Amino acid sequence: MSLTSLTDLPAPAKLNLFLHVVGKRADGYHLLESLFVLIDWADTLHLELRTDGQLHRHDLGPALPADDLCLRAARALQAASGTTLGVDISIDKQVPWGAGMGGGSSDAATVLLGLNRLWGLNWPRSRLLAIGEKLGADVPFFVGGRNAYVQGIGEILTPVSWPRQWLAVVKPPVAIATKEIFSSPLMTTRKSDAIVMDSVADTALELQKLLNKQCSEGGNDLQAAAEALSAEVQQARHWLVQAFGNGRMTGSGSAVFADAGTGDQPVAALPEGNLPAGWASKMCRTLDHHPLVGWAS
Ligand SMILES: C[C@](O)(CO)[C@H](O)COP(=O)(O)OP(=O)(O)OC[C@H]1O[C@@H](n2ccc(N)nc2=O)[C@H](O)[C@@H]1O
Ligand SMILES: Nc1ncnc2c1ncn2[C@@H]1O[C@H](COP(=O)(O)OP(=O)(O)OP(=O)(O)O)[C@@H](O)[C@H]1O
Repeated sequence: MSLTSLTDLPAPAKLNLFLHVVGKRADGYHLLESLFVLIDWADTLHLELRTDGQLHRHDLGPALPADDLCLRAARALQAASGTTLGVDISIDKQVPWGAGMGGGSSDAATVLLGLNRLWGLNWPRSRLLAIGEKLGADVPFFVGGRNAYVQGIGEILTPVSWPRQWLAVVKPPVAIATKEIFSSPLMTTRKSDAIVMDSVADTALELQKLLNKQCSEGGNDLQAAAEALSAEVQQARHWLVQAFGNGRMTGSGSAVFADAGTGDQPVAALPEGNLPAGWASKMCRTLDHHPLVGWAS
C-alpha cells in the first residue's frame, strides 16, 4: 500500500565544535575545516501527499520566509525526479535561525529524505546529496546524517563517531547573516593553517585524536567578525565562560555553546533565570546519528 503521509519527522540542528577557514574558491565561497555534530534541538516536520503536484508549507510555529528552504528542497526534488506528485509540509520550528545551527539546512535535508519515501522515488543517498549541495553549504551534512569532519564548503564529509557530550547552547536575540560574516575584513585576517593528515592511510583513531586537539585548542575563525558586529554574541560567550569555564561560537553565529562534559549529567546547570528576556538557551546532547540516517541507502 502506498504512503499518504509521514508525521513527526525530526530535523535536528548542528554545532561546529571548531571551525577553521583555510582558503577561498574562485567563486568566492570559503573553504572550511570543521567538526559538525548533530544535537537534540530539532524542528518537526509532517508531510502530506498531494496528487495535484502542488507544493505548500504551513507554519505551526513562528512564520518562515515565504519561499523557504523546505519548499526549495521539495521543488528541486520534484523537478529532478519528474514526479507529478506534490506535498503539504507542516513545520513546527523550534531551532533558532540566523544562529549558525543549520536549522534551515536540516529542514531541507529532512524534506529530501521524507519525499524520497513519500513519492516512492527510493533514490540512493548520493543523488539526494547532489541536490542538497545546490540548496546550501550545510545541507549535504544533514543528508549524510552522521557526525562528521567536514571540508570544502561543506560537501566533503568524513563520518566520525563522536562521544556523547553535553553542550550548553545560548542564542542571543540577534540573527546574523552568513554572508555578512564571510565578507568581514576581520574574518579574512583569521585564516588558519590546514589540518595536515600524514597519509591517506591514516586511521579513524588518528583522525579522532587530531579532531580532539582542534576542539580543545581551536576555536571558530568567524567569531571575531561576529563579535565585532554584535555585542550580544560576546556577552553570550562571556556568560557561558563564567558558568562553564569555556564558550565558543557555532557557524557564523549568533549562537554560542559550552562543553558541559560527557558524564551522565552536565557538569553545571544552565542558570537560565540570569539570561535577559528574549534569549534562548538549552542544555543539549550530541546525537550518535541523524534519526533518519537509515532512510536512504
Ligand atoms: C559557516 C557555516 O555555518 C558552517 O556550518 C556554513 O558553511 C554556512 O552555510 P549556509 O548558511 O548554508 O550558507 P549558504 O547559504 O550556502 O551561503 C551564504 C553566503 O555565505 C558565504 N559563504 C557561505 C559558506 C562558505 N563556505 N563560504 C562563504 O563564503 C557566501 O557568500 C554565500 O553566498
Ligand atoms: N526552513 C528554514 N528555517 C530557518 N530559516 C530559513 C528556512 N528557510 C530559509 N531560511 C532563511 O535562512 C536564513 C538562515 O537560516 P538557517 O537557520 O539555515 O541558518 P543559520 O542559523 O545561520 O545556520 P548556518 O549558518 O549554520 O546554516 C534565515 O535567516 C531565514 O531567512
